[in-house]
Amino acid sequence: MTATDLTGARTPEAADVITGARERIDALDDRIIGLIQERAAVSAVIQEARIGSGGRRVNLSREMEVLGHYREALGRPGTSLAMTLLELCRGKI
Ligand SMILES: O=C(O)C(=O)C[C@]1(C(=O)O)C=C[C@@H](O)C=C1
Repeated sequence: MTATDLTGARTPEAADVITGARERIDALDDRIIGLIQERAAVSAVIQEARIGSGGRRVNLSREMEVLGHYREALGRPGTSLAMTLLELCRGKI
């Protein structure tokens, strides 16, 4: 398999650009995954404190704020992303 085959490019020059940019994307994805894991750990601290005090795991008014934050920054797909993040951080409701 050549770099051109692997990238879908039609020239070696374009294949080089794509290969380099894919390395950056893989590095960014690793950082994003690390941040999601960090977010989940912080979220767990909050949930444990609330449950330990007799409250509920979920706080819907706060979730509305989180959804709004992502929607304002990223538009409608931001809402879907935030919903997925919330599920990763507190499980399904
Ligand atoms: O901010 C809170 O109160 C949390 O529990 C954190 C968090 C979140 O991961 O953003 C998780 C569950 C709640 O339903 C709301 C938000």
